[in-house]
Amino acid sequence: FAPSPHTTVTLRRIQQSHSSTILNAGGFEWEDPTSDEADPGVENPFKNPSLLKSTDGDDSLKVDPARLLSPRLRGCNLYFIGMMGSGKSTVGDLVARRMGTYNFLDTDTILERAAGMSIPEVFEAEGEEAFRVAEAQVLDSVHAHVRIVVSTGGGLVMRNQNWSKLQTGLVVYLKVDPEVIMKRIEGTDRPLLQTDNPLETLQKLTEERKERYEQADVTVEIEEGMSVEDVADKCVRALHDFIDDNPPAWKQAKAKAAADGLDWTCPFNKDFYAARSKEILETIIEGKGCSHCHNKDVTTKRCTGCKFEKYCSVDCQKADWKKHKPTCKALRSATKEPSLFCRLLAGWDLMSDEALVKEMEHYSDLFIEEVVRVGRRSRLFPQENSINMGLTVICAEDDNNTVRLTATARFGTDDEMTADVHAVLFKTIDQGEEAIAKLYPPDDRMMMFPMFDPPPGEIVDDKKGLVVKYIIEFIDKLKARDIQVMSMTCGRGLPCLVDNSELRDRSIICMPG
Ligand SMILES: Nc1ncnc2c1ncn2[C@@H]1O[C@H](COP(=O)(O)OP(=O)(O)O)[C@@H](O)[C@H]1O
Ligand SMILES: O=C(O)C1=C[C@@H](OP(=O)(O)O)[C@@H](O)[C@H](O)C1
Repeated sequence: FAPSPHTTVTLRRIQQSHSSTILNAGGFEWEDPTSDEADPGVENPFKNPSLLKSTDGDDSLKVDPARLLSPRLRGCNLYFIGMMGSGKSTVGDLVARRMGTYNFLDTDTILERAAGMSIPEVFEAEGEEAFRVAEAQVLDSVHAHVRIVVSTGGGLVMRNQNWSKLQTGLVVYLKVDPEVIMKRIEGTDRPLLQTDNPLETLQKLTEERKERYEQADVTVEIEEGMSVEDVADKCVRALHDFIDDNPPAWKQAKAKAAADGLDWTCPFNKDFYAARSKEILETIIEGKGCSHCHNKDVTTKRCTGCKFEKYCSVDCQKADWKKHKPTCKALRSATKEPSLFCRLLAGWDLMSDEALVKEMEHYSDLFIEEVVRVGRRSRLFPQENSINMGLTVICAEDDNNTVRLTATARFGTDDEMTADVHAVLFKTIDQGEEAIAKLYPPDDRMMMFPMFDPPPGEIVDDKKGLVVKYIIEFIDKLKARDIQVMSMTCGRGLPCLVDNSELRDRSIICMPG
């Protein structure tokens, strides 16, 4: 889309802004999303109408508030949901064009092009189930992109695997009475309405889907007589308000720190973590008991290789060697004296679910409900068919040590499972970030590390591509959400992933776990 002539100085200022870069310990540059320069600094134009005025002194030039949505959304996708005929395609397209830097996509249109048939023809030839499968595939291919406005088919939200994918963007529900919709689409060929009483069918479907639709981030109620432009205006305004009400956690923390006269650059330190969860930290670091038989009432000796893993006997050490070998190697290559960072990673298995849950309570109730649940469920997956994926929040750091909080979940190779885990992790990021921000104002170095921990042993060749695909998809989504991704840790699967050029292209370095 060509930029509209309404682009004024406000926007030029945004385009010119340079993000500050910091050379981190890994030795490459990364953008600091919390720096003043990187912040587009665009406010809600409905609360500050002067933003809508041209700064060229020409009163006839007005800035479209939709244009100011783009910098505020920073790549985050918009998904329009609602009943057929609610206006998702018409309004979504208009909103995207007005935003200027977003593209519009319609899942039905993509499906029709891919199938070489119209939607009614697909229903006719293949049936609804086949249509739903294809629809989910379309969403799969679409949702990894950024800067898009997507109009979804009316029934798409009903599948959990689809719904969770929408959570990586903002979901806008166009709420229109069935009677109003009926007037719009009466006589069209929408397959689900080919019944004796289409209005009744529409009402019934609306009732069935209502609960899901109403979970949208933004609900836009549409009265009869509102034009497409009116609806688009209402959506834009509701989105600006939503962004106001849900600022990034770091922004809140920064403002709070400034208001309290706090030094915002104060570093995280391990006392913070230790004070909160001494017991757990001790379990991880001291790792009471034998790493193999887990017997606690024994004296142990550390593995001389990594100086981390502990065994009560040579027999236990030998029995554990096959499992421990890759970790041992990674620990040794990481540093002569394994840092807390490495120990925490390697010590992950020492944590019981109960301890994990207790720890996570500080961060996210959701974690307990969902990550642990998903984690448990995922244990049913055969080992070679799954990979652990986690997010790590650096919550304490000094020169030698890094203390981190990791939320992890295993995901299988089926799409439903992956979508579930992605959605849960994203929710966890939000809640974790929020909770941490409340406890401690983030400084420049607070960051999220996606962590991928392939199962012990080599990942079989034909799964490597898949693993890399998941990782890349996830990283792209994190970046679209403004989350700093500067490196990832790969546990035992490091050797098979570290050379992947696609990861290197994304400036991702792998750290041994
Ligand atoms: N606010 C509106 N007022 C009147 N007609 C509308 C409005 N929004 C959409 N329409 C019309 O309703 C029909 C269905 O809209 P569409 O965008 O295709 O809905 P969906 O994508 O949700 O199925 C189209 O003919 C469209 O022009
Ligand atoms: O509500 C539904 O189940 C459907 C809505 C349609 O999309 P629109 O909502 O874009 O019309 C289309 O995907 C298909 O006919 C099924």
